[in-house]
Amino acid sequence: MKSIRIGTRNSALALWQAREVARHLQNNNYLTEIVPIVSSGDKNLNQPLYSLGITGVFTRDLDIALLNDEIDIAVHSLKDVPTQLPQNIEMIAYLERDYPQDILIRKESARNKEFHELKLATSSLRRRAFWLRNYPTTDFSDIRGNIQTRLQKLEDGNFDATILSLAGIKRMKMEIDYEMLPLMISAPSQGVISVAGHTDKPEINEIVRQINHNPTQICVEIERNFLSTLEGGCTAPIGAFAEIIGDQIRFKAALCSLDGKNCIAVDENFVYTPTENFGEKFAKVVLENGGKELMAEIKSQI
Ligand SMILES: NCc1[nH]cc(CCC(=O)O)c1CC(=O)O
Repeated sequence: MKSIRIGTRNSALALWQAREVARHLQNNNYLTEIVPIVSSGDKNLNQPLYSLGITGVFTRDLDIALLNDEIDIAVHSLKDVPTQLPQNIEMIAYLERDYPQDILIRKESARNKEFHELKLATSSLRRRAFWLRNYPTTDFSDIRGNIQTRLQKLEDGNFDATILSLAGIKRMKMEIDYEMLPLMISAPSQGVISVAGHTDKPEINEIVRQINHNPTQICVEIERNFLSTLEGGCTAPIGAFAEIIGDQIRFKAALCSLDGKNCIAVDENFVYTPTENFGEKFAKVVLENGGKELMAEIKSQI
C-alpha cells in the first residue's frame, strides 16, 4: 500500500506533532510520509477561499493542500483550528491530550517579582483577560511567533514574563523553569493534536480513525461546541476545559470581558450522554446570564 502523506506546517512544534501522528499510524503497520507545507499561497485553487469556507490563518495552507490532493491528512494543534471546517474537510482523529494547562515563564531578572508586579507579554485575549481578572493593574505587551521566537523575545524584550501552553514546552523538550497558573482556564481544545482529512477519502479516513482517542474527542467536542455557540465568528476571551473524572465529566469554562472585570463562569459535573450537546447547553446558559451583552461589548472593542 502507498504511504499516507501527512501534511504539516513547518515549525518545530508542528513537525513534532506530525511525527507523533506518524508514530501512531506506524504502530498500526501503516507507512507514512511527512510533507511539510511551507506556504502554498492560493495557488491551484479555482475558487476563492471564502467560498470554500477556508478561514483559519494557521490552517489555510494545509486545507488547500488537502483539497489539492497534495497530502492525505493534515495535522493541527486543534486549538488553532476554526470551529467551522471548510467544505469537504472533516476531523478524523484526536490524539490523547497530555498537558492542557497554561504556564508562566519569567526571565531571570524577574525571578523575585510578585505576580502583580510582572510586566507580561502575550497576544492572547484570553490569557490577558484571565490574568487581569486577578491582577488588574498588569502592564501587557504583544508577542507573536512560534514558541522559540517568543522565548527569544522574552529574553530581549522589555517585559518580565510570558504565558505559554505547557504542551508546547513539553513537546519541544525545553529545559526551562515554569509556574503553573491555576487562575487560567485553557483555550478550548488546548493541548490536543488533531488530524483532518478529505471527505472523499473514506479508506484513508477509516485507517486514521483507528488512532482516535475517544475520551479526548468527547472532551474537546464539548469545549468547541461551547466556543462556537458563544462566538459566532468573533474571537473573545473564552476558556473551556472538560475532563473525565470517574463516570462524570467536569466542565469549567468562562467568558470574560477584555479587562477581566466581568467573567461569566461555568463549573459543572455531569454524566455524559452522546445524544446531548453539553457545550451548546452551557453556552446558552452563559448567553442568557449576561453573555449576550458581553459578547456584543467585546465585538465592539476588538
Ligand atoms: N496559538 C499558538 C499555539 N498553538 C498550539 C500551541 C501549543 C500546543 C497546544 O497548546 O495545543 C501554541 C503555543 C501556545 O499557545 O503557547
